[in-house]
Amino acid sequence: MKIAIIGVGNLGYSIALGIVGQSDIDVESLYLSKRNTSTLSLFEHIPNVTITSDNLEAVKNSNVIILAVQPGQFDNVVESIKPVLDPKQHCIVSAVTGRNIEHIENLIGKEYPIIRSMPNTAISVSQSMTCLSANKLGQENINCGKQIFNSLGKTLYIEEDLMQAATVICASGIAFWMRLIRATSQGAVQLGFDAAEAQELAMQTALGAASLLVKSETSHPEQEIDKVTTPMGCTISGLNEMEHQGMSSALIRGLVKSYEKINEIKN
Ligand SMILES: NC(=O)C1=CN([C@@H]2O[C@H](COP(=O)(O)OP(=O)(O)OC[C@H]3O[C@@H](n4cnc5c(N)ncnc54)[C@H](O)[C@@H]3O)[C@@H](O)[C@H]2O)C=CC1
Ligand SMILES: O=C(O)[C@@H]1CCC=N1
Repeated sequence: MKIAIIGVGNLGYSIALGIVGQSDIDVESLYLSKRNTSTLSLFEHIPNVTITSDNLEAVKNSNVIILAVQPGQFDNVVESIKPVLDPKQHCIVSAVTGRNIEHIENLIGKEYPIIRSMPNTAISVSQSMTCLSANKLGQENINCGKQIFNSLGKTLYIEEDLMQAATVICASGIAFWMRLIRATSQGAVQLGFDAAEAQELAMQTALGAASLLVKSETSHPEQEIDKVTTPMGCTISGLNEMEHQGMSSALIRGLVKSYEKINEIKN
């Protein structure tokens, strides 16, 4: 696979880290293209990685083009690479929020496989939850996207009209979970642990909770909660207080607010 990442900011950088750190797919070459390449020094001496500020060079030498620029930069970037795009050579994988497949087809034509992807920054450690949708040719070539993203976490193929919701739950979700972990650390410090210990306890407990659900596929969160809540014990006291304070409600309302905001971004 010859991959180009166009736009190597927060997300593009995370994807690049994930790709160079995995061994499941054979990456013949990886082009990293952004305007100011000084932030990419980490990748300088990695075999098969080329750092460039020339998008056209990156596109010409690759067959999977991952677009990871901001929505406002997207149209100009796509227009600028269009002269070197070739439907026989290129599969387009966009990770850009709010630019749907129809919009991309209107820019470059329908003859390209186009895969819309929504990864998250945990792709840098091969733990992304990536949602995918595609046009007709993209569906026929979906393996090009699945191969990359399955090697860097999990994928779920979705109808495109769920992409905004997937962005909130999975991409923004990293920030939401980070804040829950941070709040747990703050509580642990108040209860006597130093900051480093507090974070370790919070991180590993969050990982343990998620792993319980991932590894026992029939399990529901409430079944696991039932196993922890001793009658009249400390867990149920804490949990009920959190719910009296609106924990689940705050989270759900935050997700809905985030969804309302993302829908303000015009395609
Ligand atoms: N940050 C995140 O966690 C996620 C972001 N996304 C989406 O990914 C896209 C990128 O987001 P971020 O990485 O956060 O933004 P960012 O602003 O950190 O990165 C954008 C990158 O594109 C580069 N760029 C701008 N114009 C360019 C051009 N003409 N040629 C080449 N590179 C150019 C910029 O220098 C920058 O490095 C956005 O559309 C965002 O909605 C999607 C999922 C998660
Ligand atoms: O916050 C945002 O709007 C973007 C989309 C998902 C992650 N970052």
